[in-house]
Amino acid sequence: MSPLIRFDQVFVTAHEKTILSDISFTLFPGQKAVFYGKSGSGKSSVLKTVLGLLPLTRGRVYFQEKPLTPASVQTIRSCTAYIGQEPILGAETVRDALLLPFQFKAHREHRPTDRQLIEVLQRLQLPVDILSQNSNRISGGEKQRIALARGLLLGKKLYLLDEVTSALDAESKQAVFDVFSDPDLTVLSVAHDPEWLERCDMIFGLEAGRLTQEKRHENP
Ligand SMILES: Nc1ncnc2c1ncn2[C@@H]1O[C@H](COP(=O)(O)OP(=O)(O)OP(=O)(O)O)[C@@H](O)[C@H]1O
Repeated sequence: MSPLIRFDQVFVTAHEKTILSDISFTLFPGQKAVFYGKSGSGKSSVLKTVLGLLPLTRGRVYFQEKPLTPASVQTIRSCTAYIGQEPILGAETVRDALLLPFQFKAHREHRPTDRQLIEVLQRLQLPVDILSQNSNRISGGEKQRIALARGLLLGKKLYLLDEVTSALDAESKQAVFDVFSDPDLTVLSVAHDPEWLERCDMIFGLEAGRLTQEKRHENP
């Protein structure tokens, strides 16, 4: 099996500040990886680099063993769900937010039914009446789970997750763990939550943009 994502001695500098220094790691399909470290250590920047949002000053990022370039970044974006700390859902109601990507030609034929919307909400421990709520007025943890629900409805296989369990109660957190126990889903995440770290196969410590620790769990 070939790697899904590979960082090879990646350096990122923005506004004359070195954000990532000499980062190398490999993520295979189905693996779950987590970056942890102090605030400002560069964790979110790793996720942004995968999406081509930060330019490399040295090194290479590979997606499916092809170098990530401004031209090829669209490929990785199309199969990735990025769930930031406070996702912008981009529609007035939660229902419209969930259905938003299905307006576009690429997904029109896979528009979910009401039954499928309800199923995905239940899977994530979200109440069904959230569908009619204003998507700006739900909590941060709910927004993240709605963004996750949208990724699942779209059949995304790669998830870039920024602190998705930190705001959750035990039941909602378990629901998120259950979703990502799927061996078909690959995860690159940022987290402090010890329970999340425990469930990942690879744990990377970051300090001032450098990898300081790399730990692997044999069988998550
Ligand atoms: N586009 C940018 N231009 C300049 N500096 C940036 C840029 N993006 C990030 N930084 C800086 O890079 C460092 C790492 O930021 P990053 O958001 O990756 O940290 P983090 O570990 O995710 O922090 P937190 O846990 O607080 O979210 C910070 O000092 C930040 O100010």
